[in-house]
Amino acid sequence: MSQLPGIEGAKRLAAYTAVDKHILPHHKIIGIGSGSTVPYVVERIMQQGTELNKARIFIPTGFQSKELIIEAGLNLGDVDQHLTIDVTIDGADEVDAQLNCIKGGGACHLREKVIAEAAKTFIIVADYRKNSEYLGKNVRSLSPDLFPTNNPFFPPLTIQFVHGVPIEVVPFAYAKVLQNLRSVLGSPNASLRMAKAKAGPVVTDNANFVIDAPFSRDLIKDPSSLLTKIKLLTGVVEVGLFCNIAQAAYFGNQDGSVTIKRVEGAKVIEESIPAS
Ligand SMILES: O=C(CO)[C@H](O)[C@H](O)COP(=O)(O)O
Repeated sequence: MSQLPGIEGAKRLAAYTAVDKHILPHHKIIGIGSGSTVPYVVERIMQQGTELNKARIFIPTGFQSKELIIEAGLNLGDVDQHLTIDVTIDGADEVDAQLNCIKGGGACHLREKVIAEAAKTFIIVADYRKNSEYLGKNVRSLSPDLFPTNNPFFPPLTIQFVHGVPIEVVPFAYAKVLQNLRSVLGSPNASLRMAKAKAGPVVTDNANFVIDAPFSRDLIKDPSSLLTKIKLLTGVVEVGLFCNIAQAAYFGNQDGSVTIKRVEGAKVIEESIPAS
């Protein structure tokens, strides 16, 4: 395999390793997730050859993965035709030591969760930045170059922020859900996700809005219970907390090795494939 530098190399490594281990010749119905790591999943599946792939049906988690499947010339299906999926592979924004995940960075988490739950095996692929001890630990850094200042008393800062839990809400109820997240569930900085190249909010593939709600370590330390509390807010469609769904996560590392966290019995074990 030719070298692909940096983060892209790490994503591809995770995706290729996961496909090689989990997309087997007898798998016929395959779920394809969303995000920037998933194209490498499709790339590796294509490398398994036309003969195997013509007998398969691929189920997308949103517009992006639908386009990926069509462009690759693979057979497109949907979960209402295929209630059971052999394997789904998807990306994640953060994965903890128990394989709980934050997803929804691409606002696709409703469909992603349906396709993940429909799968007999659900596998996460990500670069090393997503591998976390607990959810909400990973902060994203905004480079000082983005905030230049000429004032010598206030040198440019690296601004760090926690992205939070993505929550898909029906547009009609967004303000009420925001109020409840801030004042009842303890996320004072919960905010409506705004679009980058459009005035107004991000609109999901299901015509809903997305709220990003950061929670303190204390509030997110039991992600399943937080998930239940958020889901009970009227107007919430789905929460980007995926608890007890993934069987394994593959993280590509900078040094070319792959870290694997996988469920074995009642435990999650961690192992590593060294760089080749
Ligand atoms: O949940 C998702 C989209 O809703 C993505 O899978 C998640 O944001 C990871 O994306 P990437 O592979 O680009 O890091």
